[in-house]
Formats: sequence, C-alpha cells, structure tokens
Amino acid sequence: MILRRDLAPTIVEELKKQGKKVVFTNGCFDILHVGHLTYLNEAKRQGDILIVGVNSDSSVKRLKGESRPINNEIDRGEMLCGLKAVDYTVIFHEDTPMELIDELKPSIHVKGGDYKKEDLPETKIVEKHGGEVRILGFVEGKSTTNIVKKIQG
Ligand SMILES: Nc1ncnc2c1ncn2[C@@H]1O[C@H](COP(=O)(O)OP(=O)(O)OP(=O)(O)O)[C@@H](O)[C@H]1O
Ligand SMILES: O=P(O)(O)O[C@@H]1O[C@H]([C@H](O)CO)[C@@H](O)[C@H](O)[C@@H]1O
Repeated sequence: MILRRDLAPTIVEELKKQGKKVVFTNGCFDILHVGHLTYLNEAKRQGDILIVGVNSDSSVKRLKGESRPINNEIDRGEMLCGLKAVDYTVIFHEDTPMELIDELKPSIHVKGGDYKKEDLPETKIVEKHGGEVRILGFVEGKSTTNIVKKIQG
C-alpha cells in the first residue's frame, strides 16, 4: 500500500508501539531488477516492517536526467508493494530522504552496497533519532541503467 505522506508518521509510531522493528530504505526503483529484489529481501530481514521511500518523478528527473523515470511514481510505488518483502511505500519529492526520515524515525535505515554510510546525508538524521544505518550487499552488473542501455541497443 502506498501510504499518504501526512499519515505515514502516525502509522510508523503505532507499529513501533506494537513492538515492531521498522526498517526504512529509499530510492528511484525505476525498472525493477534482481539487484533490487535481493536487496529488498535482505532489507526486510533486518527487522519486522519494511517501508520504502520512493522518489517522485520530479526528483528522479533531477537525480537521473530528463529521460527518467521510465515508470511513473505511482507505478513504481505499486510495483514495490507487490513484492513480498515490502510492507509500505511512501512517495517523497525532495532530493534526499532526510525530511522523510526525520518524520518517520525508523529503527534501521538501509542502502545497497553501492553506498557508504559516511557519504549518506541522512545518516545523521537516522542516528539523531536513535536509529542505525546499515549498508547491505550488492549484486554486480544489475542496474536500471544497464537495462535501458540494452533496450536502446
Ligand atoms: N545491483 C544491486 N544490488 C543491490 N542493491 C542495489 C542494486 N542496485 C540498486 N540497489 C539498491 O536499490 C536502491 C535503489 O537503487 P536504484 O533504483 O538507484 O538502482 P539502480 O538500478 O542503480 O538505478 P539506476 O541505474 O537508475 O541508477 C538503492 O538503495 C541501491 O543501493
Ligand atoms: O535510487 P537511488 O539513486 O539509490 O536513490 C537515491 O538515494 C539517495 C541516497 O539515499 C543518499 O541520500 C537519495 O538522496 C536520493 O533521493 C535517492 O533516493
């Protein structure tokens, strides 16, 4: 289910009150691939509930260029919700997930092995709320960009 941004903090608070460990991650997830799947499965194993912040179409354009995204924000959010590992998605419009993390206060924030904890601007926000940042594995050679290149020939 794609959560409304304004309702998401209350839902997360309620889950935490129920004793659930809430894991958060974020990204563009434009064309889903096996790297995303492996990563989201590993993310879910870090806790009980997995929430994925999905970059809005305008923020993907700013981050990845005018020709992106291929799939719009609702489609990307819904596709992720169809995965077994994902409990909820939330669309965010900013260039970083810092504000959303400040609102949701997850117990664990994860990114794939293409990131370093010390380079993430959101690390300080996660830790301010007593949360932990974990960098997970990386499936080599798998990316949306590679799929786009292959289709273009
Ligand atoms: N091959 C992979 N293995 C593990 N994790 C991945 C992989 N590719 C992406 N991720 C993770 O998935 C999340 C979303 O990444 P993103 O949608 O930017 O993937 P991408 O395929 O690299 O995209 P693009 O090619 O458009 O830059 C990020 O947190 C990233 O760390
Ligand atoms: O799909 P991507 O490119 O992994 O997602 C981006 O991740 C950035 C990362 O969390 C460092 O801040 C984030 O800032 C950006 O908004 C995309 O979600």
